[in-house]
Amino acid sequence: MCSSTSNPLKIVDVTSVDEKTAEELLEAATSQGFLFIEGHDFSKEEVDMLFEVSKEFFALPDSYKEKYLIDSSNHGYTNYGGENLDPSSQKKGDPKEALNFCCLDFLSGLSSRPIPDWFNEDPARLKLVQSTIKKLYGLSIKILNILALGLKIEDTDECKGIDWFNSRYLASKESGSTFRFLHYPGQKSLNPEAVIRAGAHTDYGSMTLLFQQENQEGLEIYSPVSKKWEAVPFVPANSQKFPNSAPPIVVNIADQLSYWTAGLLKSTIHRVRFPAKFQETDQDRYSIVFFSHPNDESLLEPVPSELVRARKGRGANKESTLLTAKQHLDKRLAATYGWQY
Ligand SMILES: O=C(O)CCC(=O)C(=O)O
Ligand SMILES: [Fe+2]
Repeated sequence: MCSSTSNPLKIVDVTSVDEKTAEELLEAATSQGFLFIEGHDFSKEEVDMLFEVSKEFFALPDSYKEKYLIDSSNHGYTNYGGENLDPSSQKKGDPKEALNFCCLDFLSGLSSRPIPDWFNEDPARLKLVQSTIKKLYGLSIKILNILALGLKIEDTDECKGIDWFNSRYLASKESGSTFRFLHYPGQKSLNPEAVIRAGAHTDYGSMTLLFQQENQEGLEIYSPVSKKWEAVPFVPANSQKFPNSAPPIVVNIADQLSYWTAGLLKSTIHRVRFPAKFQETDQDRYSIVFFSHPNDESLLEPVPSELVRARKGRGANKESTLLTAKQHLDKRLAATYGWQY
């Protein structure tokens, strides 16, 4: 068992898009598949305010939140137990609630689907969500560009290697990208099922960015390196190097980057547990997550890179024909929510 002070993950400074950053990022992405990034442009104040918005939203009556229940585009509110991330080993849904913003336009930071009126009632609240969505999109593209550099993606007739990911991430085109507030209510008495707050799974997009708060830990990865469950700690900001910065953001590689790289980049299995130390304090966990997806029609084909050609497998993609990003997402969502497509 990991103590709360040990950190099995690298912390990579992404201030500069250069060879050194690319090497560090690629090393983390091909080993644990999870890392922290610092040198992002989120301030402490901004992220504190976002968590405040999340807390206030989830404190609204269930009858209000349930007016915006999740739809087949993966947009809306999921009530307690409404999502099962590990249907093969859990009978009940996860003990958590969530609010998804999908069908996102990254020029405006808005969803084309209706969002709870509560956000529209306060312009500052809405503005904060919009600017966060735009910034997370920009940050995910920056990370993809650094990975393109690390993978030495080759120029093709279609685009330059450095733009290979970029060209599949056009801001106004449809994608499965999702901005999500999550709330795991505290629990004093736990039955074995409630110990798992989010069942073991890999993420469906290309990569995920996650904010969490101190004393609300619980995220664990099934490490491809140690082949054991390892706890992801809360890491405070390095205030000397980055004054006023929010803490490092958790980044994980998800299925589509694994497909694109024939499994070189690791879409690592993870889950959220209820650490025993929080049982006494009845501690809730809030996390804020951005699932970054390419445009719907992007094919999950291998990227043109010697590092990828050198691999034999096809990553997590067991299909014999290439899937598009949307086909892959629809399949995964159908299993998670029991939807039919
Ligand atoms: O809340 C967390 O820490 C993890 C959430 C997660 O893994 C997910 O929603 O895919
Ligand atoms: Fe996840």
